[in-house]
Parts: sequence; structure tokens; C-alpha cells
Amino acid sequence: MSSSPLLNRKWKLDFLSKDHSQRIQNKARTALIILNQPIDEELLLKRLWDSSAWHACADGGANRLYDLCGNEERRSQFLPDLIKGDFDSIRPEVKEYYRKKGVDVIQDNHQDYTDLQKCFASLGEIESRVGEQYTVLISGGLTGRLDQTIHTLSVFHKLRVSRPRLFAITNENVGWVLDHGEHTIHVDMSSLGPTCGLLPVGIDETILSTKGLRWNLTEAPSSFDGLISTSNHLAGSEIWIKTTKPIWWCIEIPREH
Ligand SMILES: Nc1ncnc2c1ncn2[C@@H]1O[C@H](COP(=O)(O)OP(=O)(O)OP(=O)(O)O)[C@@H](O)[C@H]1O
Ligand SMILES: Cc1ncc(C[n+]2csc(CCO)c2C)c(N)n1
Repeated sequence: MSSSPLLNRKWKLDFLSKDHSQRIQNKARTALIILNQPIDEELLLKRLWDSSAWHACADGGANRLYDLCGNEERRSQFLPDLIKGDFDSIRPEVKEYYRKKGVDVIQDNHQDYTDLQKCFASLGEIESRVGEQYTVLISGGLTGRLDQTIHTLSVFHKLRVSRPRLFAITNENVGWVLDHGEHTIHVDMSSLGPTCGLLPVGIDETILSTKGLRWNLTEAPSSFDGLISTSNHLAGSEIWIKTTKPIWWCIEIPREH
């Protein structure tokens, strides 16, 4: 009788590295979706943009990119491949600027899907054409309006099997879903941490075991209604987590980076 092997994933966050050669290692198959949320110039234009080959803005995310670039010279160096949404947030001059520069500017007025989902739909079409899946970096999504934030948590949770390499990056955090199984996470502690969290969202309960944290757990039940490991600390650069159900996991991006 065969049983399915336990999921055992390794994670390395090259896209947050301060080292350019590290950042571009997986560039060819990495996509960036910029949401309408604040993000620092260094983080967005250097680390995330540099790490990705395909760039999209979800509606008002284009305003963020336009404003962060500051002047025409920089703006023309950071042209996205796609701007998509219902266009209730993108400013007219921003839309016109990118349209004139030849960016694919697609209005989709569907009112049952968010601008983030509309960008995923376009990326899915590209992936079908190239026959490969991209790692996806989302700029924003974990802060701001609570309904939008919960939407991000839910989208990631639902995509955990079909699109496991999906990360949300804000000025404060990098976060993603760890599906049931074992995970080994390599962290460059000079650019990430020290705080981290293991968050049982969208599930009744999980059983957690960890190594490499300051407050480790051993076969510990964790639930929204019970124990949640928040404000934990990375104790070293290799973290091991075993979970029986999908959880959200986040690591702090320290302010000076
Ligand atoms: N206040 C906010 N808090 C958190 N996330 C946001 C917020 N505003 C926008 N976003 C994210 O940025 C994306 C683009 O946002 P934008 O402001 O252009 O459109 P929206 O009309 O508010 O969002 P949507 O149409 O997707 O509901 C949204 O899909 C969402 O993921
Ligand atoms: C049950 C239900 N709740 C909310 C919305 C509204 N909504 C969800 S996504 C979206 C698009 C925003 O650009 C809008 C307006 C809906 N359609 N159905």
C-alpha cells in the first residue's frame, strides 16, 4: 500500500537579499504584483523589482510605482508589463503616462474579483503560454484595510497547493503560507528578523513543532481560539517547522532595511 509522502519544503528568500547576485538568481521565473499600499523605495525598486522578470500593478498600485520613481528618468527605467484593475484608483495622468510608454493597460470592471485576482488571472495566461509557473512576490497586502488584508490571507491560503511559491512583502513583514508538512527556512539574519509568527488562520487547529526559534513548540496544538505563536524570535538562520494544517508564517523586515 502506498501512502503520499509528507510535504517537505525548503525556503530561501533570495528576493530580499542585499546582495544583487543573490537577488537575481531566480529572476527569470519570478513575478511581482504591486498593490496599492505603501512600500519603501529601496525595498520595492531595488530588491523586489530586481528579483523579478515580470511586473504588474493592480490598479492604484501604479500610482505607488509612479510616485516612488519621482522623476521621468527613473520612471522610464521601471515600466511595468501590465496595469490591470477596475481603475477606480489609478490617477488619469498615471494611466496616460504608462499607456503612452507602451505598457499593457487593461481595464477589467468585474465587480466579483479584486484587482489582485485580476492580475493573477493575467499571470496565469502567461504561465500557460510559457509552460512554467512563476514565484510571485506581492508588494503590500498585509496592512491597511482589514477586509483587503483578510482577502490576501485567504487568496494565499487557497493557492497554497496550486501556487505554493507566493510571498507578501510589506515594509514590516514578509509572509507566506506553509502547507501541512515540514518546512526548512533559511534566513539571512542580517536583513530579516528577529521577530516572527506562526499564525493558524483559516483552520480549526494545527499541531506545531519547531526548531530554531527562541520559543520552540513540540507537538503543540495551535488555533485562533487557543495558542498563537506571535512575537516569537528567530534563534538562528535555519528554522524548521512541522505543521499538520496550513498556517501563515511571517518574519519581520527590520526598519533600517
Ligand atoms: N486600504 C487598503 N488596504 C489593504 N490593501 C489595499 C488597500 N487598498 C488597496 N489595496 C490592495 O491593492 C489592490 C489595488 O487597490 P486599489 O486601491 O487600486 O483598488 P480597490 O478598488 O481598493 O481594490 P479592489 O478593487 O481590488 O477591491 C487591491 O486589490 C488590494 O489588494
Ligand atoms: C458577496 C460580495 N461581496 C462584495 C462584493 C464586492 N466586490 C468584491 S470584489 C470587488 C471588485 C473590486 O474591484 C467588489 C466590488 C461582491 N461582488 N460580492
